[in-house]
Amino acid sequence: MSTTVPPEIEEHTRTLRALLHRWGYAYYVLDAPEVSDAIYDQHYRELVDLESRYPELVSPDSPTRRVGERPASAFVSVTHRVPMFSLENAFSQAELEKWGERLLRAIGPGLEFICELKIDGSATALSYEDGVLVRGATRGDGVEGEEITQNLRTIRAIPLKLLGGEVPAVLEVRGEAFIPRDEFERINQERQAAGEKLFANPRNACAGTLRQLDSRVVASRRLGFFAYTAHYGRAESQWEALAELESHGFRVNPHRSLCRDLAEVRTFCEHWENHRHELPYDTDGVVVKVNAFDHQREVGFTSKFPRWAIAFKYPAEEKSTVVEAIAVQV
Ligand SMILES: CC(C)(CNC(=O)c1ccc(Oc2ccccc2)cc1)c1ccc2c(N)nc(N)nc2n1
Repeated sequence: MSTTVPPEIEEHTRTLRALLHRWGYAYYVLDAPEVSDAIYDQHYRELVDLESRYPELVSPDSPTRRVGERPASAFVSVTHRVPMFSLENAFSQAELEKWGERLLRAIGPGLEFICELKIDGSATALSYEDGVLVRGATRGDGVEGEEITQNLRTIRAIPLKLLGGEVPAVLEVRGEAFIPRDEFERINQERQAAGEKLFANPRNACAGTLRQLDSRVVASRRLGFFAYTAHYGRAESQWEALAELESHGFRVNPHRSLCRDLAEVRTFCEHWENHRHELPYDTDGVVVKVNAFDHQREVGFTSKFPRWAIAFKYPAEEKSTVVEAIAVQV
């Protein structure tokens, strides 16, 4: 029996949804809560109650639809609308300079670089149609990935609906899902108490969590997400594309820099090689890209990598294990 929804209830539900979207964005994307958790929860419960009384009010982008009802049986393979390329690696400043000089010869004096942190998590693809999240997937082999939409919907920093006036009909977003170090420690304590195998590091914990078939397990863990690529947006440079992603409600890593030359790139890399442990999440390097999209198109791709981007990897750290420490004491 279809209950017609009284107009004032429909209006109130729309208001509640808009408020919860805004409060969720302020809390999970801007790290700047606008209301107390108690106020948020009270309005959330009111929306859940209204949606249960009037099921025709529920929409896929409702904040109450972040956790899937039932576990998936297995993951489906999906083909990315835009392939996800890997990055060439530079293991020293000398290698980075060689890459940069080659680009300088190819493009000339107008060349600008952008430096972004390389977050140590799981590369992720998000597809939006008319501003609504319709699919999320792992990177897989770059051409095909596993469809993990239900799991990604539980990550509060991933918008279920794009903010901003003008949304493109299709927006393909790439970014890194990750687990902050303190949340990694908490999960491992939980697993230790349950007699389960521990995760070796936050990256493994993130990949393992995203492969969970039951999205309630994913929802119980505090995963983050930083967007770093937008396809079919209006931007003409990577710097603008990151600002466009922020305008649509994505969290974009704030530690990024526009660099006029390789000296500024080197300064950025050296700074974060020394200060990365002050961040609450693991990073394993810096991604340096040619900023202007027409310059990127000018140099193009090899079969595996874009020629206009490179990952400067930090030297592996001397992780002193307990055995080494005991050996030293003896
Ligand atoms: C540069 C790119 C490889 C993304 N870009 C792409 O995947 C990509 C893919 C098709 C493109 O254009 C095509 C479109 C259609 C067909 C072929 C190419 C352009 C960029 C990349 C990879 C990993 C990154 C990472 N871990 N952290 C940050 N901060 N940035 C990163 N950036």
